[in-house]
Amino acid sequence: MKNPNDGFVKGRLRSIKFAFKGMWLLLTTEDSIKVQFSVAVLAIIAGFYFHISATEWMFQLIAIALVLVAEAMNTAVEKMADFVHKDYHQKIGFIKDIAAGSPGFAAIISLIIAGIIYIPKIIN
Ligand SMILES: Nc1ncnc2c1ncn2[C@@H]1O[C@H](COP(=O)(O)OP(=O)(O)OP(=O)(O)O)[C@@H](O)[C@H]1O
Repeated sequence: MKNPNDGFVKGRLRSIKFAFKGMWLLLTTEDSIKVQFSVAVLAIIAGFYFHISATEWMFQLIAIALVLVAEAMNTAVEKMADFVHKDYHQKIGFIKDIAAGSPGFAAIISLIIAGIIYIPKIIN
């Protein structure tokens, strides 16, 4: 929560601290993020192994960020939905399904990017 006594710099530093706390919480408590992060590490190892170009690195890193960001936002929506309404409700189901669509899109696009980068290298 924002502290009204914080100046601009102190306020920004607090926000950075919360951002790191959020990343740590995601990586240590959320199985879906742990899986996506492990896949990202494997992709980075593959990038070094296949000596991908600077452009390919940029696309790979953007794809990794896209998946992690979408998964994190989906997790936040799930937590919010569970907090607002713990019991079964059709609307909560709809909201969660919609939120789950975002990492779905990100994963499909990232798989296509991975295919474009690695399939020709594997074939050769
Ligand atoms: N309270 C609810 N009411 C109705 N449907 C729900 C409810 N909670 C979950 N669902 C349905 O179950 C699906 C999975 O929800 P859940 O919260 O378990 O997410 P998950 O993807 O399994 O979680 P995680 O990302 O942690 O693996 C939702 O997309 C929704 O269709």
